[in-house]
Amino acid sequence: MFTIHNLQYKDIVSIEQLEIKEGKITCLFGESGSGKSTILKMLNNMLTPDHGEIMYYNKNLLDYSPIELRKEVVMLGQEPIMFEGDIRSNLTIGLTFSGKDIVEDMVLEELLKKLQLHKGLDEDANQLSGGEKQRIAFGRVILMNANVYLLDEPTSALDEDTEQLVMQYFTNYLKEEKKTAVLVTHSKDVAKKYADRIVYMHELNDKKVTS
Ligand SMILES: Nc1ncnc2c1ncn2[C@@H]1O[C@H](COP(=O)(O)OP(=O)(O)OP(=O)(O)O)[C@@H](O)[C@H]1O
Repeated sequence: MFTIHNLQYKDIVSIEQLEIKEGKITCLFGESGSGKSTILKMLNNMLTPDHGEIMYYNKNLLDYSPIELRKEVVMLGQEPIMFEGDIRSNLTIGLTFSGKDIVEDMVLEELLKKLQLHKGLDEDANQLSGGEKQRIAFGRVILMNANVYLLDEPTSALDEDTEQLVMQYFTNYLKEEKKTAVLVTHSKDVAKKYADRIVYMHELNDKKVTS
């Protein structure tokens, strides 16, 4: 699905060859500052490599319209962004921005349950705790029904039990719908449990990873 070839970004990321397979969960694992978020941003066309290329379905990523690309390759950044307003509008704002149909309250309520959030849709999103905001931002991205999910530590603020339940739900969804995900995590447990493949950053930058 994504094929990376001879990629260089500053002195941060250097990848000789890497393929990210469709329908699989690929986990980027490695120390802080090793370039994981930088790779996610390049896969979403938010950053452009200095050298080399990223192909998406055999076409250079740079040849896609960023707006169209980001409808099917969605990104969840490390910091959950909350907009003014209630939980409902914070969940559906991605759909609004991208011109997709808004979903019914019943669907949103079901999603909140799956995310272990026992909150009402009318509640103020800015009053939520850090871990709750993180799950709203995660839910917002899940609702996009995208082809590819780029997730930067989506459960870092959650306690272990909640993290497991949320990841279990999300990875089941990915498998059932045959979606693709690239997941950055600092949790060895999450990587081992949910990834189809773990890419270790030190090996990647040492150019030992080839496929
Ligand atoms: N646009 C940029 N220009 C210069 N340096 C940058 C840029 N973006 C990131 N960096 C640096 O590149 C390195 C890798 O950053 P990145 O955020 O990709 O790491 P990471 O592996 O995701 O880290 P963490 O696990 O802490 O989130 C860091 O040292 C960061 O300061």
